[in-house]
Amino acid sequence: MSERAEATASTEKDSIKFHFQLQRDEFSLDVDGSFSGRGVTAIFGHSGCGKSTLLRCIAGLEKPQIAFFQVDQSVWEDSSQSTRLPTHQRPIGYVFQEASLFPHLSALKNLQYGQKRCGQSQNNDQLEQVIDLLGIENLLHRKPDRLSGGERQRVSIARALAVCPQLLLMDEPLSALDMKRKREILPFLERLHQELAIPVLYVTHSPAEVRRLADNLVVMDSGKIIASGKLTETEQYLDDSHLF
Ligand SMILES: Nc1ncnc2c1ncn2[C@@H]1O[C@H](COP(=O)(O)OP(=O)(O)OP(=O)(O)O)[C@@H](O)[C@H]1O
Repeated sequence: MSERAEATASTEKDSIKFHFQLQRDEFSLDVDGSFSGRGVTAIFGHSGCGKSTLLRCIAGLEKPQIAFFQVDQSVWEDSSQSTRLPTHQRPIGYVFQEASLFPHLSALKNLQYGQKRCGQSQNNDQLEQVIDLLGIENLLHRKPDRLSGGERQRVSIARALAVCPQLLLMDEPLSALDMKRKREILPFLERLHQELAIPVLYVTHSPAEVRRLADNLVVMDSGKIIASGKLTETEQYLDDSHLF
């Protein structure tokens, strides 16, 4: 068994459990299942199938009619018990398509803003590790408007990690970048994958990104999950993606 597969198998008991039902005018989300507690799980499906809505439910940014979300033994939301951790108390890092940095703060100050939510004593060591991992040492004193799109996104990922998240949510983090910038940033995402133990939910349209980064795959269609499992067992959905 490969190192990655072993890691996935050994933490299956820690998997992340979810159940959401959300009704909008012309769309309903109805998902029930679990994610691996380790590695990268790609959430894949055509435009409008509900990938971002699922991440927003997990982050507590939506109010589904039915909601259950549990990480390890910790229940973040259970509508049957009226339990609901507000977004700002959920230990998540969230990376969006477009870098969402404070324009008036330097990259370092943006990271320190995230770090304040971390609240652990080894804070600075962890921040240094994140800075090193994303290769942004020489960008720290620049403000966002003096960074390239790829550099800004690397700082955004670092800020998401600076909060010491238990779960990293990435919503098409490369889709606003051109091919050159994508190529520049992918190796850093691979490093994150290899060196961090934080589970990542990674929304994408790109079969190439899934193949390069993911251990597990969740395939969505019309607000439902139509396949889920290890990438090695579900990869055929990437090739058939033009069919649904
Ligand atoms: N705030 C909103 N109010 C009403 N409908 C919405 C809202 N946000 C999204 N929707 C609708 O909900 C559905 C799911 O949207 P969602 O953004 O989750 O899809 P997606 O799979 O992430 O799409 P994409 O890949 O294009 O980003 C779509 O039909 C969309 O039009």
